Amino acid sequence: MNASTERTGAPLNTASPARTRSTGDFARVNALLARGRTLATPVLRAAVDRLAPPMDTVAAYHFGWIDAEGRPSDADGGKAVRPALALVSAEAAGAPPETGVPGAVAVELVHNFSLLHDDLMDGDEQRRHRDTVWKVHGPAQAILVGDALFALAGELLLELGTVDAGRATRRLTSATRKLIDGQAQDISYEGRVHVSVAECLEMEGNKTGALLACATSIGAVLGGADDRTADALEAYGFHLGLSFQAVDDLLGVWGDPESTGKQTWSDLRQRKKSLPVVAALAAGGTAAGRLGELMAADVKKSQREFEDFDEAEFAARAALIEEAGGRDATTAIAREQHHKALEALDGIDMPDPVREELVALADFVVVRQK
Ligand SMILES: CC(C)=CCC/C(C)=C/CC/C(C)=C/COP(=O)(O)OP(=O)(O)O
Repeated sequence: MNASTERTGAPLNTASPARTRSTGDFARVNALLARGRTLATPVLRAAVDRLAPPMDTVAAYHFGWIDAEGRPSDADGGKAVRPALALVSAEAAGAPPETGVPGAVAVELVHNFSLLHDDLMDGDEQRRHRDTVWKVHGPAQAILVGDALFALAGELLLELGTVDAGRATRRLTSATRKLIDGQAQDISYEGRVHVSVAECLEMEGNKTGALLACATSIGAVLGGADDRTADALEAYGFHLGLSFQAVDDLLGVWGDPESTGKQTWSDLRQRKKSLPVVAALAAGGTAAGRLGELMAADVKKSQREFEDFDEAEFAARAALIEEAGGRDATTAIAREQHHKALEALDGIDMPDPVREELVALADFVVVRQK
């Protein structure tokens, strides 16, 4: 994919920390994402090959290596942001990027486990421009393959058999538990009328921040970093994760399906209490009041009734969210968390080119359109 600056979801914060400045170097981002895919994919494919049929085929479909009929394909397998972060973090610890590969693959496996289950829980029919796994292969396969990817992640790390692999595995299991906590919080919020911005940020820190924090810290640990450096990179990854999720929330309401590969209004269809929604409701005023009334009625409806809404109903909610300031508030949060991520890098000594790579990846996360 191409990192694009054409239509900026959350423009970059110009007031970067002193030592770690934004550069907007998206050619570098594309090279880092491509390197992550090149180094991680063979290990990912070998891991998937360990699965018993038909799970190996189902997983290969999910990763875009085959189509629904089993023919070879090079469909979109995801941006591979987490592998790229893990490899650069290994470099930040002074090691070659290859050192981070098992961590990069383990985190990508956990990420994809969560997507498989999330699509099923949300009833989402489209991901990465294609039908979701549960839609093509059924719910049982989506659950089993998700579980299997999670198990493979632990297996890959523990097979390294080193002390650092043990440290990395602890970070991965702890992040996975937080990811599950976050998902449980997210789903419980769908049925609530009032969710505060603080609750939403806590949920998003668990659901998304923890795994990006794991990608960076696990790459650093496998690169031989001490705990102080790994923790600083973890802080960078965590804030980057919050920024990433804030942008995801913007795309979940206003994203272009051509870019996102998902349905229009994807978060509104699911009644998600995402940041734009909770920030709009918290703002007060006429638009927030009207939105609150609609959402109070929405939570009483069944998902089927809700799915029967026509597009105008979702458009009306999106307009009220925007009018109440939910879009601007979420953009501000994305920028604030991007700033905090760069601040966390200020405390780490690393070669300038590696610092620039981490900055470029952070910049990309804020302006991405998919
Ligand atoms: C336990 C459980 C079911 C948890 C679900 C947690 C969950 C779905 C969190 C959302 C994280 C997120 C922003 C995914 C998109 O990542 P991306 O844009 O990097 O996706 P890509 O790999 O397609 O590029």
